[in-house]
Amino acid sequence: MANSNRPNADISHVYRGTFIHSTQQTALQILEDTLLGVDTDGKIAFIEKGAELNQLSQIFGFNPSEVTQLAQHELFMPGLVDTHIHAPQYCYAGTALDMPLLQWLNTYTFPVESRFKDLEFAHRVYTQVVQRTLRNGTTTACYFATIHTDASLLLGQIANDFGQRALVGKVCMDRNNSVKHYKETNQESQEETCRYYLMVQKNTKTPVVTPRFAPSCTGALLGQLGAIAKNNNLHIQSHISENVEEVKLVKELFPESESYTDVYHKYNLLTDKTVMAHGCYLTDAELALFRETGASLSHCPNSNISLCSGMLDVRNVLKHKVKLGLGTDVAGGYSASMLDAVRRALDTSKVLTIQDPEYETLTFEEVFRLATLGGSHALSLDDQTGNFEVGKDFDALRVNVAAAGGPIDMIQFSDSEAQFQLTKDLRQDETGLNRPVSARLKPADDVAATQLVEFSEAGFRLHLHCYVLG
Ligand SMILES: O=c1[nH]c(=O)c2nc[nH]c2[nH]1
Ligand SMILES: [Zn+2]
Repeated sequence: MANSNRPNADISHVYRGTFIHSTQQTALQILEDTLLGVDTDGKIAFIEKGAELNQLSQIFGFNPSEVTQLAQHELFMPGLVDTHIHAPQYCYAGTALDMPLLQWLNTYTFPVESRFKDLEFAHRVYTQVVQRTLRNGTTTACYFATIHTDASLLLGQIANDFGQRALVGKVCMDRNNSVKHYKETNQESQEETCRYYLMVQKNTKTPVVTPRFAPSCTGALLGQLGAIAKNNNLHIQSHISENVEEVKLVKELFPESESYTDVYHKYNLLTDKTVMAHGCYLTDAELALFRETGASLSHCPNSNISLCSGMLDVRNVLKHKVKLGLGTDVAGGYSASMLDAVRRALDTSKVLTIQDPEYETLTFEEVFRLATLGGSHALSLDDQTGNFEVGKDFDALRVNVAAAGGPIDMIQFSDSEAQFQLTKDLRQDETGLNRPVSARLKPADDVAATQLVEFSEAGFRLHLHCYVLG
């Protein structure tokens, strides 16, 4: 039995069944017939083999008859972590994807975001985006709001009320000439950022310093935001190197900087609590700077393709040991589902392999890790969530892959049919086609990947469990 268990914990729930999650060493670990105990603070007190039931019940003082047994087709996985999503843009998700980034921002995004001054409108949209992302299995989300402080506070409040772990940023931008009323002065931006983070911290929540991106901020504002973040040890989020035209614009606006990354670095905006979205055009030297500073990247493949921005070479990011999570980037990305982000990340990786057959395609296990543990690292929340380690919050999705009306058909094979299938994929002794899908996730093949990424789309019964927030 692992000695990391916490025998003094008061146990409130014990679950028995299949758990799947990622660790640093293993992209996808499947733990069958496993017992997981949750303490009264919602933290994982133990995770052990089912055979240890009697011993565990004595150590932790629970009654074995009170253990919740998962059904045959159920499993637990960690809650999904969306490392980059624009809450106000949810109101036009799935539309307006006919322009590249800079024109898209000026034509659609800024006019829409300017409407969030209206708190009633903000309340409606923010309630919907939080409910939708939770239904899609996102238990942790790192949100951009708008420049409006009170509406940004409202978003945090709504997420909290629904039980979603939310990092929310009030957007800062003192440079924008396309929509005149959607801009702050330098002083407003600074003062409102301070008001915002103090209010959020008063509620023991996590504020995020959020310069929109270098082109919409003066150097002076970037410097002030860097100082606010540094002096108060705050999270930071922004965008970087998403599209070629944007990279060129940054060179023109900040001619004294060596690179786009250098702009943020110079203003103290690259720290181990920074997450930057996109990064499609970062050079190896820039990735090295990310690694050095501990800053992370959010890979937003749907948005990258939908706005024809570019394709992130995830393999190269991982090679540079830069922390990396996945983001939906609604509404540049048209889907608010992290399972969609998983699919698009795999698609992008396969396109890179089509372009260069030597390119090592990401496996679905690796992408699963990016959507869970990777995201929690990227947001510096890996001490709280991301996988089923003792001491972390029990932040989990209870998935029933055989729920009536769901998108997966459970096909039963006879022995001879199973034999045929098994011979084809050469994993006879592991595949066990007559076993539950949760057990069949073991082989690393695309059939299993499809099942894994399909299971919680609309129609599936998906319980969100115990995303205990501080
Ligand atoms: O995809 C994006 N969405 C945005 O809202 C944005 N703002 C700056 N850069 C951006 N990229
Ligand atoms: Zn974005």
